[in-house]
Amino acid sequence: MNIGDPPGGAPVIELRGATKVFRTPSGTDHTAVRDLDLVVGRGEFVAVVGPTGCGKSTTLTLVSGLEEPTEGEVLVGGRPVAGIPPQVGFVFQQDAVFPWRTVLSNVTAGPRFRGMPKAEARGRARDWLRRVGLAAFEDRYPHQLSGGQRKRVALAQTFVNEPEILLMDEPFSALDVQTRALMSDELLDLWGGTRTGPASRASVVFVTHDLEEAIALADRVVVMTAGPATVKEVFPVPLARPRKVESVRLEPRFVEIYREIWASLGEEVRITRERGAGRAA
Ligand SMILES: Nc1ncnc2c1ncn2[C@@H]1O[C@H](COP(=O)(O)OP(=O)(O)OP(=O)(O)O)[C@@H](O)[C@H]1O
Repeated sequence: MNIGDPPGGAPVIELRGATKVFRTPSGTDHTAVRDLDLVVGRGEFVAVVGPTGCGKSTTLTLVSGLEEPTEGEVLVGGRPVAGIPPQVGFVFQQDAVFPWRTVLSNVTAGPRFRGMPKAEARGRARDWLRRVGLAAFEDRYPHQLSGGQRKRVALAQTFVNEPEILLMDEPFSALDVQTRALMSDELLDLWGGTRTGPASRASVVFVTHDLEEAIALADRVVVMTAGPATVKEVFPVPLARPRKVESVRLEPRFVEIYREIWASLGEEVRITRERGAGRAA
């Protein structure tokens, strides 16, 4: 197995032999993640791909502290995770916006919750709304926005807290293809330090079903096995930054990397499909 050490520096996230067994409602044990080793370095963007239901989301819940490993260790900043670490930000497929609050109030909520004075929190929130192109929408309510705009609110809501670690679980999968590409560029721009400075770059773990999205965004792509998930292989993505997802996809090197990773991932997808067919028979 290739653990795939991050380039330089102490790891920000480290899973050592992490295993997660769930007790199902019928009382049997279900192993979602098995003996998983993964290391993410400071400022690194790691994408995790794997067949459906293999255990990708469970891996994120272990890093987030929402679940504890049954065996093994999960370290954030060199320490075992205990509860939800304050330096972690999340973006999920479902929008985590408060429907009864305006856009500005939604983005102000995090810093206020962390004890920032109101005027300062509003100032920061406005700054992030400007960065995501929603300055003119601060008085709107979430239902008055498009799906892409709501996702921008979610990004502003997350980045305003200046997370050191960003956990993203298929954040753009509910969006149409064009909006999805725009949001990927937006994310790279926000993360990449073109607006915030490289020192504040977060370490990202981005779970996706979409291998193209994974390659376009990440420094490394982690391929998971068919469930229970463990790391099968880790592939570096040696494509220059800054990247624009629509153009990077057309580069010959991108296509080569895609083929190489698909040879590994496709096998796990096939195993998962065959298991499903077996069950249905
Ligand atoms: N709380 C739970 N109790 C019991 N089983 C669970 C629980 N959470 C997840 N599982 C099971 O663990 C396995 C892995 O689930 P997980 O959501 O991590 O997969 P995934 O790779 O993220 O799936 P998808 O790609 O479909 O989003 C699945 O078989 C799921 O049914």
